Amino acid sequence: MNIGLTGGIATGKSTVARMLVARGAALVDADRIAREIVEPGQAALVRIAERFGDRVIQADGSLDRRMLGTIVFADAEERKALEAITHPAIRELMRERVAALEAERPDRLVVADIPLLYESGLQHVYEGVMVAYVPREVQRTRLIGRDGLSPEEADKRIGAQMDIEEKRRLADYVIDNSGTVAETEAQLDRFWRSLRSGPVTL
Ligand SMILES: CC(C)(COP(=O)(O)OP(=O)(O)OC[C@H]1O[C@@H](n2cnc3c(N)ncnc32)[C@H](O)[C@@H]1O)[C@@H](O)C(=O)NCCC(=O)NCCS
Ligand SMILES: Nc1ncnc2c1ncn2[C@@H]1O[C@H](COP(=O)(O)OP(=O)(O)OP(=O)(O)O)[C@@H](O)[C@H]1O
Repeated sequence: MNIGLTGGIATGKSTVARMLVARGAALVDADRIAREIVEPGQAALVRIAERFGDRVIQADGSLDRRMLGTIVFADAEERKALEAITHPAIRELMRERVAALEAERPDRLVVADIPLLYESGLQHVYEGVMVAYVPREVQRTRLIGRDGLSPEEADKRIGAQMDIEEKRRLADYVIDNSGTVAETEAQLDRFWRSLRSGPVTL
């Protein structure tokens, strides 16, 4: 049994994922896999250095994420080039890990946290899609508060993704994370109960 979990940048995917794990789900996190595949020694890092130059590599050989982020969130062409290098490897590792966790414990829910699930057309790979939703203004405020970005940088990152309202419309299950953490927990309780009381009703 699996679901894809998505949303926009800083709408609360990790927060919701943590709550699902606390209730017994297993998690596969695309952002974490995206970091693994660009560690020093990995093929993707070599290709990134070839495409974007030494300015994105730090003195210790690791990726300068802030610099690469500034480049790719300012220019859709550059972003596409980075995605062409990283996405095939991310997708393959996600697929393998979700399948392994499902095989290990078929009764357990496996959650695939994928920020770009809809943008990448992956909605049909999973049995259902949950969207962590907050309105755009809350998203912007939380993103600036968490990452210390300027309002302009925050808008560029938000603008690089499908509109959160559109994701909410497409979702099988919406978690509104604009209230308190306790209010989000209560929604997760309802979801978890519906899951346990019968077939997945996403
Ligand atoms: C550009 C990079 C180096 C910036 O690193 P940084 O540490 O600042 O951000 P981090 O990786 O933690 O991502 C934060 C959020 O940015 C958003 N984001 C990341 N990549 C993209 C993208 N290509 N398009 C739109 N939004 C993106 C996601 O919402 C993600 O949760 C990094 O995000 C990256 O390598 N992106 C390409 C891989 C990718 O597409 N990852 C997204 C999930 S598969
Ligand atoms: N209900 C809430 N009330 C107040 N703050 C919240 C709430 N949920 C999450 N936050 C805060 O908002 C920020 C974004 O949340 P979170 O990191 O879970 O989002 P995300 O969607 O996983 O982000 P990303 O796309 O960057 O991975 C964090 O600083 C988090 O602590």
